[in-house]
Amino acid sequence: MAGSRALPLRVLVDMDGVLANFEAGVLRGFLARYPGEPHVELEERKGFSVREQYRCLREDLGAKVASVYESPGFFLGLDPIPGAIEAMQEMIRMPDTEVFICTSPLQKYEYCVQEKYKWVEKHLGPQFVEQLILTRDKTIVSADLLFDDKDTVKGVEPNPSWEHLLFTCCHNTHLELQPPRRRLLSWANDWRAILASNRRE
Ligand SMILES: Cc1cn([C@H]2C[C@H](O)[C@@H](COP(=O)(O)O)O2)c(=O)[nH]c1=O
Ligand SMILES: [Mg+2]
Repeated sequence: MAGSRALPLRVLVDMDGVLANFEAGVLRGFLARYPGEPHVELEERKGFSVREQYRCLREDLGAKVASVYESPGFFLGLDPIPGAIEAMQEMIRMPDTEVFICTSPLQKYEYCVQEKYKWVEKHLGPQFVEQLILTRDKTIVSADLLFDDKDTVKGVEPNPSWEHLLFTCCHNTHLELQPPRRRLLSWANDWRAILASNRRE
């Protein structure tokens, strides 16, 4: 339509499992701290909670795996997910696009909160720190899209404004999504087409 203008598309990108490789960091830390203890290979991960899966393996392993991701240095030391940094740098430069990182801190937040800020500064630069949202409830954040590896993102708002794109991670690969739910398999896949499909005039 003549004179119409695209509204900015607001995109939320989750951090653990989407930008930062939480699962690989947990396994690496667990093997280093508890060599010889049973562990869960990434191919065997099922369900969002790594703590719960380790607890099912053996009761005491739940607390042991939690001690890994609750340790100082854990979140800052996470490797980026392949392609994530490049995708974020491209996305933030796209016209009519607002990009925010939306991440939930641990309940035991002592190191996690500060290290999430530091991770963003280290890998994406200080300007991206301005885009960081920390919340335990993503449903109250208003946006068009949310890329998140958690299969069910729930909170106080029953009808969040965003479409949840499930970002594929080892713990959710076995899930079959019911239409119209969509996945992004990796940052090598066509995230640009997903953004384009959600733009409104
Ligand atoms: C037990 C458990 C916890 N987490 C944590 C790690 C993060 O603090 C949040 C998820 O953060 P996101 O940026 O919203 O992805 O929960 C986890 O990811 N997996 C676990 O098993
Ligand atoms: Mg996540």
